Amino acid sequence: MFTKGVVVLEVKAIHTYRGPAHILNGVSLRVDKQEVVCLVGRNGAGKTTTIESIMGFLPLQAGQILFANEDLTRLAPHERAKRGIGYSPEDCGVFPDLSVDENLMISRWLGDEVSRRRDGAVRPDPQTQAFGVFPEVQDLLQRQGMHLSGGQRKMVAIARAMMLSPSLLLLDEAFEGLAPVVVNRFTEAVMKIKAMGVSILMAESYLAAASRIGDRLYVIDRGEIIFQGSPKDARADERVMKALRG
Ligand SMILES: Nc1ncnc2c1ncn2[C@@H]1O[C@H](COP(=O)(O)OP(=O)(O)OP(=O)(O)O)[C@@H](O)[C@H]1O
Repeated sequence: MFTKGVVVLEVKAIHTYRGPAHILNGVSLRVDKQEVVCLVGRNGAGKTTTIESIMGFLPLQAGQILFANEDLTRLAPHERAKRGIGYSPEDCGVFPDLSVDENLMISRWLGDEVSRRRDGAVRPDPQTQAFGVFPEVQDLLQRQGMHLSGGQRKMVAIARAMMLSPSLLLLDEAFEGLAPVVVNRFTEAVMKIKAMGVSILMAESYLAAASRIGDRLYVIDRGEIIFQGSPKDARADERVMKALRG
């Protein structure tokens, strides 16, 4: 595992294309141990493309992804997961025909590999971690993915990522479409995950939500990072406010 203050993830000047479209233009960012970092940008700014590049779903044209000082750039997504990167996608990726329990099991198996790689380190009990974050998921175990509400799907997606015993969690728009009261519940969950020693990179469209939760922010606009720093400095930066307003 990592010691506080240590760099967990380093994204170095990545360029990513979707078909012929050059989407990311030299994006660099860093996440430290037990830090919540938010990647803020309007719809279409490049947040999902950044997260999918880190997870290995999109090949890089240039640049590098380092995780715990290991170069992941050429590894397949499942190999990245085995190193301890949990991922909750924007559409949740919950298999509709499988029960919640079966959805969680997939990650538990991968988690065994994560712990084998952490030589000597005791693996936190994945179930305790996942249900510690969202106890509600325990009551949904027999339900099929297709019968979950939007908020429940998001909970299951995050609980599933926690089953991996990750050291880094990538959350793509975890709060999107949630009622305000449920947003508070998710904010609390993110704080619990952080307290478990997990680092978090969150894609978020709204500066207000990112400011409440992020230790540090990066603002992305048209595939370029235009700001990095504290939530307070972001709100005081005219270029940031203009980019986020459009
Ligand atoms: N499959 C695709 N093929 C081509 N272009 C795409 C594809 N998916 C996204 N794009 C384009 O890539 C750019 C970045 O999209 P991306 O999804 O990364 O943005 P985002 O910041 O996550 O926004 P959103 O919140 O809408 O998902 C946008 O211009 C979008 O239109």
